[in-house]
Amino acid sequence: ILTILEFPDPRLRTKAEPVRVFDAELKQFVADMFETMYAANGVGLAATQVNVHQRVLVADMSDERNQPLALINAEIIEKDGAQVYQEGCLSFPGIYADVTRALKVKVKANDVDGNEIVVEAEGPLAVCIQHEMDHLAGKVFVDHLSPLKRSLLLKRMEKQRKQAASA
Ligand SMILES: O=C(O)C[C@@H](Cc1ccccc1)[C@H](O)SCc1ccccc1
Ligand SMILES: [Zn+2]
Repeated sequence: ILTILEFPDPRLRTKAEPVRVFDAELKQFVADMFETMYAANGVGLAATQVNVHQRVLVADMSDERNQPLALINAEIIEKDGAQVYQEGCLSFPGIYADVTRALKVKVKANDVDGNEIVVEAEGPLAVCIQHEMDHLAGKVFVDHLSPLKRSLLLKRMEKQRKQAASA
């Protein structure tokens, strides 16, 4: 299980580097990412969140937790439409906010063996992929909010943290 960085950790602002070597070590890292995501009840996780600055993201939106998707060096090659989705983030425990993102995305990526794949996603999976790709670019979901909304949410997160600390 890897440690997930929590905002405002500045390392969350790091831009991830492309993966160039597709070896057993990468496979082990991807397995560790899935283990960490499942343990945290997340539906997605970006390498940036575990302080590894390589373009790796994992996701599993299925209820049975049996549809793992690992995208390496993902790039959005087409996007379409718009949707509002109430997002959470493992790096911002306890806060959720509506974010508008593309409804559909077509993504070119590598699988863990280095083969090129194209994934078309829409709805929640499209939201998740865009959310994780933001992480890999050093962006976090509150960056999409108005300054007022962002400050209200971050104040509430701080309050929850203080309460949890004193509890
Ligand atoms: O922090 C992450 O990137 C994981 C997100 C992925 C996600 C965010 C927004 C929309 C779809 C997926 C979390 O899995 S969101 C759900 C969540 C949040 C906090 C704690 C547990 C689960
Ligand atoms: Zn997140």
